[in-house]
Amino acid sequence: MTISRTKVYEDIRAAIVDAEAGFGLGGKVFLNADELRADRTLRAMKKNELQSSDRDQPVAGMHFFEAKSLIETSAVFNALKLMPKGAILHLHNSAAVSSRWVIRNLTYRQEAKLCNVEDRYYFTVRTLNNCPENQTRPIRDMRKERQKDVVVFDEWLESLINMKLKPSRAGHATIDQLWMDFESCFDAIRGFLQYKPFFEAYHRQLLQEFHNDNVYHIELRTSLSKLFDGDGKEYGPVEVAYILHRIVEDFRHQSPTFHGVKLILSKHKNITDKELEGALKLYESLSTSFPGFVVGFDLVGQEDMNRSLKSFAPLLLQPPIPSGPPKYFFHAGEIVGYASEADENVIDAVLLDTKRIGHGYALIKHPVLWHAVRRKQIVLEVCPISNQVLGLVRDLRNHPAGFYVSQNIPITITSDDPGFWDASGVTYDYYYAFMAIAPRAGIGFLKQLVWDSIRYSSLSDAERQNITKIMEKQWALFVREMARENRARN
Ligand SMILES: O=c1[nH]cnc2c1ncn2[C@@H]1O[C@H](CO)[C@@H](O)[C@H]1O
Repeated sequence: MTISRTKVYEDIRAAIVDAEAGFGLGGKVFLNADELRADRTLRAMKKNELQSSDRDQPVAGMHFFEAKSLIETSAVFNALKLMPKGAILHLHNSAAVSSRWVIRNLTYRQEAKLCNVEDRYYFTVRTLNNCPENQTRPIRDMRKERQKDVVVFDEWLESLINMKLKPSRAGHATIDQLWMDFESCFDAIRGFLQYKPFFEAYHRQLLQEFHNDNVYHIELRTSLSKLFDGDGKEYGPVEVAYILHRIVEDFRHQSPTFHGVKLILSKHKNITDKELEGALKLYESLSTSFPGFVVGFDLVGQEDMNRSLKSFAPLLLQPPIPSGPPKYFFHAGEIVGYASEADENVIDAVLLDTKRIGHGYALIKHPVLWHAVRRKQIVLEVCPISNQVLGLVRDLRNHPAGFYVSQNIPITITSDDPGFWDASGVTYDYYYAFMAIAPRAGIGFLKQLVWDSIRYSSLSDAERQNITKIMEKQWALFVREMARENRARN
């Protein structure tokens, strides 16, 4: 008997497709009967959306600014919104809340002012050296003068803290130009977030937006810069951590399924050695005052414009604090180049024993390292929309996380600074992960992501048990809902 060459070809081909699906992230996850049914629903929705023929490319291949309203009508997006998403492990507090909320709420409060220095504008509530009296006006007064076009005025205000509304979005901005706009958003909002009543309202909203998006635990990067209140009283970093702690506890009281927040103290990479020393000492005192709440340390900012991790290595290896180095959660490899010392930040992050890598976009260019990352189970905090808005990749189907998923390198999906690009929560990022980064994956991939987000968090054993109980219940509800839809469709 002769076996046809075509048959052999087809059998081997099918075996390869199967092996690839099994090898990638989530490929070996056990699925129960309900999950298998939910998997069929999700795959059918996915196929339908990836193949819809009335556009020349699927929404998943479009830039978020153009895709957002289309994503919102997607069945997959609405399913992912319902899905309990476990923990968010990479989020900067001052860019986490939707810009729309900031405009509609904070700028309508009577203390809200706008300061104009040369051609830059800053939100504030008080006049300062850099915002003198004659250049600072109550926003209420400005709005009154624009009574006829308040909508346009508010949109202009929003453009100060929203990348979508910046001129740089119009065309061919370079990464440096995008970062200049991005940093200008942080500069613009800073004055609001230094004022205690605004800071508190903002962080309550932060928890609300993520809780509404079915997120149960947040690890928040924050500088814990000092605050002041209406009487001019100042609050230092330890007091600010206490204020945050109280807000979180109040929120948990009111929303018992929400598990909580941990803080990663983050300083900008433009600091001096002396300032880093101070920051590490501050970390030590915070982690002593708030064990289990302030859990790690990071350095942030555009990598190729600022100091490299290597330049800080001596201090980071042997910090001047008795308890030894903090737990590090370094940003590294959020970069497209291959030329500067900063391109090697991923090497330094691993050598400095980072627990996770913020982004790790450039890890794909370090073949020795990604083996080490997988072996040491250092998770990559992947922020798809952030990488797109900040110019690393235009079409997220080309995001290197596709490679990490195929190689079973652990990743977690997270949203970085959603408030500054017209997003909220993390579901939009999950949409791109599911549709653009892992187009062949089903519910096994999602299940792996969700449970890995807990696994790679800084939760203690007791906290893990607690959140696992909550998550198992919510996951089962989600799966049942998806399985029911499957019956409805058949
Ligand atoms: O994705 C990011 N990569 C690196 N740095 C970031 C990112 N998002 C925000 N920041 C940094 O955080 C500071 C405010 O805390 C910002 O100034 C910005 O430099």
